[in-house]
Amino acid sequence: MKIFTANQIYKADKFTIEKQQIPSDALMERAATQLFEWIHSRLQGAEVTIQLFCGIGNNGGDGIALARHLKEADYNIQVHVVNYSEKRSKDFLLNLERLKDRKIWPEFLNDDCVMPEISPNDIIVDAIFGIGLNRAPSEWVGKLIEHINASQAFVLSVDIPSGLPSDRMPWNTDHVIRASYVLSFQVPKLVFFLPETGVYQNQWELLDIGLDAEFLVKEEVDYEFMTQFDVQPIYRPRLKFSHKGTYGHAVIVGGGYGKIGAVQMAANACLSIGAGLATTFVPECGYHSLQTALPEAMVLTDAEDDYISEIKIPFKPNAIGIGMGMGTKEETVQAFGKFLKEVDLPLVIDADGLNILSQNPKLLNEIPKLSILTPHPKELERLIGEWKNDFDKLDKAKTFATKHDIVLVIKGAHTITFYGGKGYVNSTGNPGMATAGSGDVLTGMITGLVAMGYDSLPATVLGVYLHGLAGDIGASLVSYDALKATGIIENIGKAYLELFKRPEPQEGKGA
Ligand SMILES: NC(=O)C1=CN([C@@H]2O[C@H](COP(=O)(O)OP(=O)(O)OC[C@H]3O[C@@H](n4cnc5c(N)ncnc54)[C@H](OP(=O)(O)O)[C@@H]3O)[C@@H](O)[C@H]2O)[C@@H](O)CC1
Ligand SMILES: Nc1ncnc2c1ncn2[C@@H]1O[C@H](COP(=O)(O)OP(=O)(O)O)[C@@H](O)[C@H]1O
Ligand SMILES: [K+]
Repeated sequence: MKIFTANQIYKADKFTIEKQQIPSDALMERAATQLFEWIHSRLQGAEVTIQLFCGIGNNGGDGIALARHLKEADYNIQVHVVNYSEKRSKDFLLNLERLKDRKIWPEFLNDDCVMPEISPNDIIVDAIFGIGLNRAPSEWVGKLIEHINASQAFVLSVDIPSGLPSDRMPWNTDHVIRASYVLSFQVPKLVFFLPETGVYQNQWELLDIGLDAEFLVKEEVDYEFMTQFDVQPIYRPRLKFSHKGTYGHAVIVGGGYGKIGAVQMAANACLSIGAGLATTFVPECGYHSLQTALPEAMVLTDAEDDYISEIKIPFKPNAIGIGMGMGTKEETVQAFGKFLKEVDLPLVIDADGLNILSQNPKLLNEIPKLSILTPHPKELERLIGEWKNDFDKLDKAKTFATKHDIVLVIKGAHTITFYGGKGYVNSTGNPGMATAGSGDVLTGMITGLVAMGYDSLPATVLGVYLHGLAGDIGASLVSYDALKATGIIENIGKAYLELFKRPEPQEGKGA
């Protein structure tokens, strides 16, 4: 699913109005109808007070049009116009007139206004600013936003939390609505997925306002949100007359004294995702535990007992995952550098493999093209340097991936995979996955998919998606808190099954 910038949304708007030959307020009316149906299907006429805070642009217009629908269904509403500018939009004014025609008189809030009383039991509709926000809200509007945030009422934001810009950090973090729920139109906004800007909403959902399909299909974007439907086509079914050689031989290189478990989990995940064969390459000390814990895998050992000193693989594997639990001892650094020079297939590099690269930047030029790097935030910082904020981080990551012609995976709540100047935002996963070894599992899964013949980018996007989905299934069985990395591995099979399940019918018409 494409993620549009604000400018692209305006373009989509214009295109739809021209192609469908509809008046400009028709999209606002669709938006308001969808908002109303979402609310009405949940409240079923409940006697709760709904306070609508509406700006004077089209976001405000959506709120005003919604107020009309709510009133017609006999809801108890209070409408406030947040009068932050003289420049009212045409469709806002049109809907204001329609509201007045129905004898509903909004309260106009100006810079000297008394803050309206809000009960914690009220429902707030936040339609102050939408994607048109392009500068800091003035002080009194900021104070009103603080007042709404302090109310403890349920806050439903229209399109985007007011005060949150769609393409940069907020000017003042206190002057952004903390939304309980966001109903966003047609396409998700990138800010929902970044750690610094995603905190302004608890949950979001899309409402279809019928932006023209031709535009949605054709428009090129910088980011995509990878849903079930985007990931499904990547999957390649196993063939009846295939054999284990068809699904590749993966090698997992890593481990050190006390850190053999990382390799074991990666190799286990690699086999669980479907690789035909898996061999581990570990220091001698890992031999017995690996052979015991994971009988499906083969084991090669280094000459050294406790660390890796020379990586020798006596056959040509289809994929290699390297780095987990490997340490950064000088001999290991040398062995890794030599291996990078010798190897002629893309690698999946994780953990200490990444740390060695950060400490020895010259090695960056030795990374085979189309290799996949999977840093968590700290490893990423060591690789690309400090960033000023999430937007700066994305720019730096994209530049780094392009410069080295690699697939770069920024792990997090919404893992983003960069390749070829484009970012793929993952839609699965949960906080239960913030647990030791879950990154090793991901590396094993991606390595397995590469061994099976998937190209680097599809292997990564599919691997990241299934990893998050297996984590979601695991957490649904044992809770977020109790989920362990091995619990993710155990549910890889169910994740495959879930990938092809038809979604449950949604309540209401939205989403
Ligand atoms: N296709 C879709 O998805 C559809 C979207 N729709 C809805 O339209 C919304 C976007 O509406 P919008 O363009 O009118 O902008 P909105 O956010 O209401 O702001 C209003 C104006 O305020 C101004 N301004 C900016 N910052 C300011 C500040 N700090 N303090 C004071 N003023 C400030 C700025 O004007 P400026 O003064 O810069 O000329 C801006 O234009 C969108 O989020 C969705 O809800 C639907 O109606 C239908 C289809
Ligand atoms: N809050 C979260 N929500 C979703 N996924 C998460 C969250 N925290 C961590 N993860 C996922 O768990 C994995 C953690 O990787 P990493 O930090 O490398 O773990 P380790 O080093 O212990 O193996 C990543 O794939 C990341 O996306
Ligand atoms: K809003």
